[in-house]
Amino acid sequence: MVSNMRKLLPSFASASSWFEVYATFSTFTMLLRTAFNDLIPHQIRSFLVSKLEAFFHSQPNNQISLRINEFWHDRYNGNEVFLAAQEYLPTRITSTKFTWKLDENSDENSRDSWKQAFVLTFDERNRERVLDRYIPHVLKTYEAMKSEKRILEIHSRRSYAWTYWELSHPATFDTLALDPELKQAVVDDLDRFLKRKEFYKKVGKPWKRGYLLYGPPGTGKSSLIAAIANHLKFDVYDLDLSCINSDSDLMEAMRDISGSSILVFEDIDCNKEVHDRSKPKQDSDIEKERGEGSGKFSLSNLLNFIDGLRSGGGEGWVIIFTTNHKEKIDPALLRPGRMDMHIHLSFLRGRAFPIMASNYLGIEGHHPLVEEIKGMLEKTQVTPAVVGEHLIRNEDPDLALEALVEFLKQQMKETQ
Ligand SMILES: Nc1ncnc2c1ncn2[C@@H]1O[C@H](COP(=O)(O)OP(=O)(O)OP(=O)(O)O)[C@@H](O)[C@H]1O
Repeated sequence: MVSNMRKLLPSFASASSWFEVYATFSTFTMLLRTAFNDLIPHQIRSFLVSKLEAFFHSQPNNQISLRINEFWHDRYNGNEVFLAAQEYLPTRITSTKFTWKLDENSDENSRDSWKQAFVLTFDERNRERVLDRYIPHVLKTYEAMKSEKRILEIHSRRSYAWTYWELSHPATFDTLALDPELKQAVVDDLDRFLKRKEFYKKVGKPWKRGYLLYGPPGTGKSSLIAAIANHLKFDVYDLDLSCINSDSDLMEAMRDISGSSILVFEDIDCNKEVHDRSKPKQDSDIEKERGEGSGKFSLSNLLNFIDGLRSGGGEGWVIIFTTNHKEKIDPALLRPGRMDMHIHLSFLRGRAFPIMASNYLGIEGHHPLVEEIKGMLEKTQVTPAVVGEHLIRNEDPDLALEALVEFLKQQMKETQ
């Protein structure tokens, strides 16, 4: 990496900032993350600082400026330092040592109108201090604020880049209509995972846990993922494997994911690379699995990735596969260590209905219609999503429940 930097630096003699130069290297996210974790070896940090001196703006009175763009090379690659500064600044009274300014592009017609940056100005004598301590401190404060304020993010990769926004899904384990014992088992497993961070370290295992969520559509797989994220306070990375065209695509997607995250592979059965290999297959499929001459990622590479996830800096990983067809998936993907807990989400059963009655209609405690519906749900196959749709149609709790009773009667007739 350092030798690459040596080669590239001279060609950026007029680049406006350290961060802009930094962004031109494909490894910048790794570097940034490492910087954030205070793990950059001191020699490399000093090297970067000394080599990049030329890229600061010179100002009168020995002041220099550091420009922190909102995005890296395109609008799909957000800069975490910018986000950190944005959250951090309102909490600080203007310092006499450092001046922050938001530099917005006011020309709406310009091609670059989406570009904005924070410009940090400080005495040039503080240059090393800013890079070595101040920026990492801003990032750390931001991380602490995120977990305190529970600003969770959901990142989604539908093409060649991750996009992200705030995870505002309200689902929690209190609002999920699940069988109470299953719910308790999941919560206990998550809490054990959270508590055992040191244990994983001691036995030399990466701090990670895998969950397979399977069941028909509308049974709460996405809601459960949101509840897990809200419980653990982990960000979510949702990777659509149909957009992954090669092993290197897969590696690139993975490289940009930070720890303390939930990595979601939705509808995993939609990818034939992960189908059960016990079925006879063609030579070309075998080649695919080896990742040779294939346009798609290989199962072996996905397995290697999952097995090789390391928890740097004590950060944990939760990997979630969702599927409507568990039977289609290669058992190699599902074994403990990869998918530690298989969670079956199914049709709404009576015991879970009071949670929906409470969420949607505010009904707590005994209600004769709730009791009647509980009994009916034991004899029908209706998803929580369908029940939710019925409950939301009527503001009056009694009318809503009566309408649901009618609907369930109809369902029971049809299935007899
Ligand atoms: N177990 C549940 N408890 C509470 N609400 C639920 C549950 N399952 C589904 N819902 C409601 O139904 C809607 C759809 O659920 P969700 O998207 O979580 O299902 P899913 O299994 O992920 O569906 P799909 O496979 O189609 O993506 C949600 O808005 C949620 O409010």
